[in-house]
Amino acid sequence: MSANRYQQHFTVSWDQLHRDVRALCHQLVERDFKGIIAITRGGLIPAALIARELNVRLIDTVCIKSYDHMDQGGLDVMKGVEHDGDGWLLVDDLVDTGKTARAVREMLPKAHFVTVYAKPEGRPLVDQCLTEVAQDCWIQFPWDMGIAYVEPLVDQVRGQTP
Ligand SMILES: O=P(O)(O)OC[C@H]1O[C@H](OP(=O)(O)OP(=O)(O)O)[C@H](O)[C@@H]1O
Ligand code: HPA
Ligand SMILES: [Mg+2]
Repeated sequence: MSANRYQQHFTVSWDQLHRDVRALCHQLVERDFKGIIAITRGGLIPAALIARELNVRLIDTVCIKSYDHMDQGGLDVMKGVEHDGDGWLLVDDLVDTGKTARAVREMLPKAHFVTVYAKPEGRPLVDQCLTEVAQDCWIQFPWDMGIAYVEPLVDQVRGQTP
């Protein structure tokens, strides 16, 4: 599948991401987890922030790749985990089509699975998420962006005078 299916953008700043992850933690704070499993790479930063809020020190990874930027390819699982996830918190940044989530759920059927963001096709596969966005919306994460100079509006609209 290709980038054409995304008609909108939802840009998430570092600050927004931090606030969203902390809000998600409010839904998790009463539970005890043996540890956290981050789905790399997107799940790593939310997992680190959640670990800090819930005071969890034991962190493992499932290493899996599905997208090359906006283009979805086959699933490539580079590292799994040798248990069924019972008592563990499983974390990813988002669920989109649910392809990644479905594969990880099969590996870790007993884990409590959370994402910060979710699109409708993938939402049923996670136990909890914070924010739902439209299926045709590309979520632009802060680690994929940089701060750049923006030309003043008057110059953008009228062009530079010689
Ligand atoms: O629900 P899906 O359609 O499967 O898409 C969601 C997955 O895609 C992204 O990972 P990606 O494969 O791009 O790798 P990355 O986390 O290393 O960026 C994202 O971090 C999720 O893991
Ligand atoms: O909307 C998205 N944003 C970033 N990475 C992704 N991987 C699948 N969907 C997305
Ligand atoms: Mg990912």
